[in-house]
Amino acid sequence: MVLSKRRGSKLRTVIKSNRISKNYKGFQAVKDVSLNICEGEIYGFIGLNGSGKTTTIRMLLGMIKPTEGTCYIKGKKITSTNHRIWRSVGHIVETPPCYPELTVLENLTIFRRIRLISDTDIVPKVMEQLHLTRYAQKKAGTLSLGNAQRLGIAKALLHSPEILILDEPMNGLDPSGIVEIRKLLQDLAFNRGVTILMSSHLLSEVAKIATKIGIIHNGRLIQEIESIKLSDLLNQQLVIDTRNNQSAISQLTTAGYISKINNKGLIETTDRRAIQDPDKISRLLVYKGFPPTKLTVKEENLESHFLNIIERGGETLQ
Ligand SMILES: Nc1ncnc2c1ncn2[C@@H]1O[C@H](COP(=O)(O)OP(=O)(O)OP(=O)(O)O)[C@@H](O)[C@H]1O
Repeated sequence: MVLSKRRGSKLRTVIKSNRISKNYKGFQAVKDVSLNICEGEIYGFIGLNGSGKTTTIRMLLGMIKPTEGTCYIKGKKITSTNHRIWRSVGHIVETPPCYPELTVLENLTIFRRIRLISDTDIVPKVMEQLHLTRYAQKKAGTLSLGNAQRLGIAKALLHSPEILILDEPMNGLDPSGIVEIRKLLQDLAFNRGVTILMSSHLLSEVAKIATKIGIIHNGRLIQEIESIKLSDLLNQQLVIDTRNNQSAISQLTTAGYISKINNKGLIETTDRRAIQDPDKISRLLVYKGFPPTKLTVKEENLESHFLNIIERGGETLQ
């Protein structure tokens, strides 16, 4: 169980990139990206279109060679000859490839054989896990995008890998499909110790599932956030409304709470004492004759945090 390992002092790094860069004919798609992803971690890799997620993932999977830097899986350097590494890795990159004229069952059977897996029960088991059983006889080329994505994930899971590297695994899934895949990935990471690197545009999904988040912008890894520290990092505000906000704000200022009137005419404060104890603010305003008609703590979400740091040009990590 990874949860118990997590309490231990040091977890093993299983996916690592050491200052990798990729140039395409003078265009630098990825610049100096260092990742250290530990066992059992779900690393959410987020960035705008063209920010370098897929290029980084392709380098980690040995599909393209970094112009500079080195990638490692379980401590082993990724080279064109080191094939053993891939026994422990399952992956999907962009739209997962399949044989479009063959059925879902035939596709998975072929991939099982390619992986030299003798256990024939694994295909029905993985189809069941990914809710693909009823599509077993359907040609893969006729699947909806969401079901093609499930087929890709099923293929990636066939050999029970210790590491999953998934480029946009939620792509094309409907809301219930997203929840299913989230639960599946969480089960794999938390109960079976699988290490997951997943890129996604769905920031709220990443915030729900990832144990660590990396933000890539213009090819650079500009911020890494431990999920448990996410709420400390996201800005919070206490928003207050009274029948006389100008007078109420003077009372707050006199009491030492720095506040302002926002563009909706409401009082806003980022004072941590106020955010942590809104009841105290309420009591103060009632006592001064301006009882609040609204008192809410608003938290910035990952999406607005992401857009804020992108707008500021990003705080470079390295
Ligand atoms: N083979 C290539 N030749 C030239 N430029 C490329 C090549 N592959 C990617 N790029 C460029 O590198 C940059 C990063 O692309 P990449 O696909 O890694 O971004 P991404 O973050 O995965 O984007 P998206 O979310 O849209 O998939 C883009 O500007 C892209 O056009």
